[in-house]
Amino acid sequence: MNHHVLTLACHDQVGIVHAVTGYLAAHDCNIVDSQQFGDPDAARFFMRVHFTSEYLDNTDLRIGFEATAHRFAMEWQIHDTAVKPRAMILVSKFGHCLNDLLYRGQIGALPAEICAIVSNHRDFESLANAYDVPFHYLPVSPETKAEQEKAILELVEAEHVDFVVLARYMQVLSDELCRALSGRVINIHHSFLPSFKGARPYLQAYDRGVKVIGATAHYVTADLDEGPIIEQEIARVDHSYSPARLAAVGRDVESLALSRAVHAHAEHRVLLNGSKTVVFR
Ligand SMILES: Nc1nc2c(c(=O)[nH]1)N[C@@H](CN(C=O)c1ccc(C(=O)N[C@@H](CCC(=O)O)C(=O)O)cc1)CN2
Repeated sequence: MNHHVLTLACHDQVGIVHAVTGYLAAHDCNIVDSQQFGDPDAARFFMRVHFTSEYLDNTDLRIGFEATAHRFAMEWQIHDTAVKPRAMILVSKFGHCLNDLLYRGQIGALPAEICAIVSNHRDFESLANAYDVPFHYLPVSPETKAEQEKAILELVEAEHVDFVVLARYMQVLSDELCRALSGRVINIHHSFLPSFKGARPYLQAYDRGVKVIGATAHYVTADLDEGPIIEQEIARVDHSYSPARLAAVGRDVESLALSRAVHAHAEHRVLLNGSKTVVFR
């Protein structure tokens, strides 16, 4: 019995669910879980269906679904859940999110395969080796940025990477790279966006005297820290927290927000809705 996940988005109208479930029933597919959402402001409809198919493989299902998708002008995909998406992780000098994802991957708690680690520093080469994940040292400076980003894209192609995770990668990706990987790059920003954008958010939080700090996992766009939010996490703090202690609490919050976002993305639970997301839990 093969398990598949259908995701779709289209203009909201009568009959979408009926058409989708009718197609699945007509092809002897059994629905395991189905979630949908109609956005009244965008007049857009979003759906995720987890189903089993005894007779048809993923290719047959996709070919068969074409006509229904065309009728509603859907953006859609049917994923075979036996195929784990391949993730490439980029990191700079802070390794807590990388370490968390590697451990979750090792114990089978991450529905993705970490196929490569890229860094502009060598700090986590030994950690990558310990987890037997290929490590790629790609230093960067303002002068070599275009060349370095070309090497990143070539690695994405060569390793058949499905999505990229910026696990505290402290370089701003160019517009070109963002366009080339649109909807496929997840970043962890170490603040509760939209508060404290840019670099040094914990110092900003300390100076502001906040009582709650947070972290935000979002898709990367050319506009720094403005991408569609996937997941956020928070922790309570108080006046006694130094900037260093805020950063220490922040490491746990960042790791949790990022791992949840990666998990949801890898299970095809996150659909883009303009500058926002729909996340089916
Ligand atoms: N195109 C985008 N690229 C990146 C984003 C993004 O939202 N869009 N997020 C960052 C991560 N980040 C905050 O979450 C961040 C990283 C780096 C900087 C920054 O100012 N970097 C300096 C260099 C710093 C250094 O060399 O240590 C710079 O690039 O000039 C701000 C925010 C990841 N990329």
